[in-house]
Amino acid sequence: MTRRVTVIAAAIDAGYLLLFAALGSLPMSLVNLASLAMYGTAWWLIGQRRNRAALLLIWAEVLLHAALGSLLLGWDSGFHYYLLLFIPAIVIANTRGYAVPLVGGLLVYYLGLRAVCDAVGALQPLGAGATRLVLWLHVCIVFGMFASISAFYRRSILVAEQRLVRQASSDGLTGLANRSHFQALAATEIARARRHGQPLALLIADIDHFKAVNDRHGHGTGDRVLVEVGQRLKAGLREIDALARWGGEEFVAMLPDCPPERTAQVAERLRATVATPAPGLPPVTLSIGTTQVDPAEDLDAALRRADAALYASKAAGRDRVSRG
Ligand SMILES: Nc1nc2c(ncn2[C@@H]2O[C@H](COP(=O)(O)OP(=O)(O)OP(=O)(O)O)[C@@H](O)[C@H]2O)c(=O)[nH]1
Repeated sequence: MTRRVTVIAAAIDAGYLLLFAALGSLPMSLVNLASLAMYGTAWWLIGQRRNRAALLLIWAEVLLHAALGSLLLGWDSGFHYYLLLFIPAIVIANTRGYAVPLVGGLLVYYLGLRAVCDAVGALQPLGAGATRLVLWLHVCIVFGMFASISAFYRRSILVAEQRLVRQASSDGLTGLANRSHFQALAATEIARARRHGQPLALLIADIDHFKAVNDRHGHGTGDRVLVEVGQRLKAGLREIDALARWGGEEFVAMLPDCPPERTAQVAERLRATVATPAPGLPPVTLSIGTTQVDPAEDLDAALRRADAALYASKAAGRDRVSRG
């Protein structure tokens, strides 16, 4: 982002350099030449990962350019408008509590510049028409810059918002839905199944002897196994199925429009896919409990039945599917 700012600012300054050369203002041409050099240096500094130094240089450029432009061509040339661009940058981006003193300092600088301009007048004035042209150009550019700054911050807020929503509804390790998000999805599916009279299946899967995986191969490998199992379960289900990490080494899935015989097939397929060893990971198996959700019951009641079926799979020797 900062690098793009240096390029855009340098392009604007190059345009002004040509304009002031055409208007015959040598001092302002030199000011723009110096600005180009500063933006070039800032661009180079960013390439060296010295972002802080680059940012300070950009600040210095804007402060100096606004001051020199106002002093040479007069306050009415509108160079001071660029100083206002600092306000959103300071207030929104400043995270260390320096916003108030920085905006205060900027205000003092702005009013001080105005006072000096009033006292000394334009040192190298252009004609009235040329000054108005410069003013209008400044106003147009500052409008454009405010619009892009606002768009940039709006985008940043949207991205942060989406990240928060994702974090609140998904499991940090596997990326699957978390328990509370699943509960919300399940409630919707149960209501839908009730309305349309469609069969709805619930499935609970638990990795067998997962404690032994952690103990033998370490927690990191255990985590990778959880991710792999999550991915395989997801790949084995349809888009419309809801899958979540229920907690620890346990996963749940809700399968809309899924009659009992199909539920058994899907569960068996999931069991088989997890039982196929993954390269570089210890082999694991899944015990699964399934049940059909009665439209008149809630998720907890169905979960209790699926859990009892899972327990039956564990008790019968694991790596199998039981129906509850
Ligand atoms: N690596 C890893 N381990 C986890 C995580 N969450 C839970 N566990 C482990 O999962 C293990 C679950 O162990 P148990 O409840 O005894 O179950 P199990 O060893 O799978 O035995 P059975 O379920 O009876 O087959 C515990 O050792 C937990 O520490 C996690 O996020 N990462």
